[in-house]
Amino acid sequence: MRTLFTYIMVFPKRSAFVLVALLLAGIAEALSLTALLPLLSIAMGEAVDSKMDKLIVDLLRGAGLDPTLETILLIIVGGMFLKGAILLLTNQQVGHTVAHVATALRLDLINALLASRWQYYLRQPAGALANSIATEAYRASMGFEHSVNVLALAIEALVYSIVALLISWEATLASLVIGAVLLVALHRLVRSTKRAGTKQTHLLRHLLSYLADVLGSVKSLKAMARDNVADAILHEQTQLLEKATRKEVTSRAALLALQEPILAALTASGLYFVLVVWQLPLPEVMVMVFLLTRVLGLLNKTQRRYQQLAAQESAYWSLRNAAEEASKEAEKSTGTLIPTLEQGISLRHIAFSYGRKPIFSDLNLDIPVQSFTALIGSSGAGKSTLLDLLCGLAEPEAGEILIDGVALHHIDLRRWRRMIGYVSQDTALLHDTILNNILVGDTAISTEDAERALKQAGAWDFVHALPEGMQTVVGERGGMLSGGQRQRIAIARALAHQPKLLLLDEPTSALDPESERVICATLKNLAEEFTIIAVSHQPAMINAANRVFIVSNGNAELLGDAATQAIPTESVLSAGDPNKMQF
Ligand SMILES: Nc1ncnc2c1ncn2[C@@H]1O[C@H](COP(=O)(O)OP(=O)(O)OP(=O)(O)O)[C@@H](O)[C@H]1O
Repeated sequence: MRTLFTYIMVFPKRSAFVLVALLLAGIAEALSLTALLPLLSIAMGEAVDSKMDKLIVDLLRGAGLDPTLETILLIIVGGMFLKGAILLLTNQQVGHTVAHVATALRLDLINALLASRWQYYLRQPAGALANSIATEAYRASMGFEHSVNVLALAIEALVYSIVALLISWEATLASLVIGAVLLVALHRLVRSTKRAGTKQTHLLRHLLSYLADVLGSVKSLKAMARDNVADAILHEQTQLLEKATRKEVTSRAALLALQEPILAALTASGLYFVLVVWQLPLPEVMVMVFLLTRVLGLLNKTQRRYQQLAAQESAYWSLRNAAEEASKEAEKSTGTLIPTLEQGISLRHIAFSYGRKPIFSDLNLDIPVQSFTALIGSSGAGKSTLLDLLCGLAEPEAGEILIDGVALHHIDLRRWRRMIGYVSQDTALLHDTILNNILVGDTAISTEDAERALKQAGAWDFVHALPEGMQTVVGERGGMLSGGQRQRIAIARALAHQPKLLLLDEPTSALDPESERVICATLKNLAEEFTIIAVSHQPAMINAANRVFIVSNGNAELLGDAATQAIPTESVLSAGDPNKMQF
């Protein structure tokens, strides 16, 4: 019930429209059926004597119509057409609303996740997210459809009950009491469906998180003939999922199977009472039996829909909880100042740790504009973390990051990030065209910007030589391009929005010496225009840079500045423990 009302609170306008339409549909149908009563009386040549007969005849006369057989037949048919038209509109609205609900839930989660703190985002399994967006959003939107139907059927049942009450309140009340007993008795099956649905939601989330991980490393597992381990675990989870699905199906089938015979028994006993015990006239009994079987039938249908809602509702809550949790972890940007990068960046007494693991204790660093800084250091020293601090993805516990002398926490973070071009350690291109890989949906970037960026990144020659140029599809994760080409497309993507600062996390680590040489030369050229900070273990990159810092023991030490002294490549190469250095 909570889910049903929550849906209505979350989507009030659409729910209200659908409910009003359904109510009209119910009334239209009820009116056309009550017209059966005088119809039968007239058809059997009996006098119009019941209250309902009189009411309908008076209403017709009031509207200037004669209660003839033809008029009544026309009213019945007209009512049915009206109901059909209203139902068409209603179903259309439900269909649109279901699609809207799924989209709204998906967007809520995606937006909340994208706006969350980076450290929180990192903890979210990609498979669970894919599951939420695909499976849970679909199931949750179906839950909305079931909710509206539960309400619609309940309203219809109510309309029929009111009409039946006007004909015989004793028989109607007796039937409603029996109906209520039936609903309560079969509620166990609804509860069991709900449990099975919750289990499915949990298992699907787990299974898809695991599956995404396995698929990500399937090549190495296959190469070592260890994919059967993944197989075994996936097998166990799919078995559990199958069990939960079977339970849900069984409870649904049981509800359907038990409702029908019980309804038949109730109808038979009702008939016996009205015909034999109360001895009501046959035409009234016929209409009443029809109405009461409809009321009980509608109650049964309501319960079946409610059972379907119970099976899906956990998906809605899972999705909503994930979005709410992500919203609570939203990134806080308190700064409002518009950033500039005319002088440089300074880090002062920065302290940072991941939980209890200290990374920086007293980090001090100066980066002038239009310089090419290389950050080196042993694996795990904190080089990538330093880049995260610079773009505000990680927040220092102490100290300050100054951009042209202004503390980063006073600066509008989004505007600052728009000044950054970032190339990550593990560039995965989208399975799309080169152009779309550069634009990535940013409407502020034009095709001309993309072309300029490709030229700046030294990628234009090879892109231009391709038969389809920028419209060439790069394949899954950019697999149809060489490593060096992929990396240059990634650099072009980072340059497309005309940043001032380029942050590169090991951009040449996966490249052959020739591709690396080309990229280093490109970066050296770019450094005349941009400020570049590159994390690298590669000697070629260190040679291309004009300043080199070694990150170790929670600090960064300047090893060489080409502007004032030669960079001692030998000492760079031997700095730190050579076993830990990855040159
Ligand atoms: N999100 C995180 N949560 C907890 N610990 C983390 C997180 N990210 C990194 N670390 C840890 O912080 C340390 C520094 O990581 P970082 O990625 O900055 O190192 P790095 O110098 O770039 O290493 P590499 O050269 O291997 O890429 C590592 O020990 C790493 O395990």
